[in-house]
Amino acid sequence: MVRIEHLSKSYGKVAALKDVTFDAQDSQIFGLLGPNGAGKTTLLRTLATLLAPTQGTASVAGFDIRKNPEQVRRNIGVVNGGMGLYDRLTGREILHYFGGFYDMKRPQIEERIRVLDGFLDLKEVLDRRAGEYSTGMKQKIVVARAVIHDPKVLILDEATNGLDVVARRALLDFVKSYRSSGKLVLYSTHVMEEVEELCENLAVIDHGSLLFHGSLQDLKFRTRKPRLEEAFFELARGVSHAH
Ligand SMILES: Nc1ncnc2c1ncn2[C@@H]1O[C@H](COP(=O)(O)OP(=O)(O)OP(=O)(O)O)[C@@H](O)[C@H]1O
Repeated sequence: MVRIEHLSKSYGKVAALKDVTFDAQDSQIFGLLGPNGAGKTTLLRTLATLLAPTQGTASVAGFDIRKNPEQVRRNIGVVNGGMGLYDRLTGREILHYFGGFYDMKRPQIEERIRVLDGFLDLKEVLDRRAGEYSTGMKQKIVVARAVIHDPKVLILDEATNGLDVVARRALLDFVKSYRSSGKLVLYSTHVMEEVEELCENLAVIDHGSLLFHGSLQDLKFRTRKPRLEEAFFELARGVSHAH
């Protein structure tokens, strides 16, 4: 489970997050929806302990990002669209390298690779060097790397950007299977169809503020809009009228 409590983050004069509070329970894909510059990446990077909050705090699986950053990192995996693979390493070597960060022993990593192969079909990538991978192959290792330590929370930040339909579908299927194993997936995107397909609950942010937190159904009911895109614009319009 993830809990965000009165979280604010400023970069100098830019207030990227303003007093954001919501929580997300396990066994679901929770959507984080907002236009470019809304503050999604800032929120997720703060949650991943890569950025320090200006005010407020958050917790992952009961561990506070300020007090227990090490435990937070053990409980999350992040896929953020960046690939950053070492060209000369094979997929297997990359996964061993990352497993080592979490103090996993070699047999434990091999066992985990076997499990992940069942979900991600890693055969074509395990014994080839990353320098020879296609984008879809890279994506498989990036995802496997993010969950090598079987984290309770998986964060995806605009993770389908730049993928073709096949690679995109493979990623969405994996995300669904991760949810089925009882985990929480935080799914950040500006693509409304992905939220419609994957998420029951979501948080909508714009200009650093939380506009909505609840179920997709509730959002449509409250805005009286049957489509998420219309519901989103209705929310944003309500805010600009209030100002
Ligand atoms: N390192 C930084 N220094 C200064 N301002 C920043 C920095 N990173 C982000 N910002 C600003 O903070 C705000 C929120 O940005 P953020 O990247 O969190 O939004 P986002 O919702 O992830 O957007 P996108 O969908 O475009 O990635 C924007 O106004 C952005 O310009």
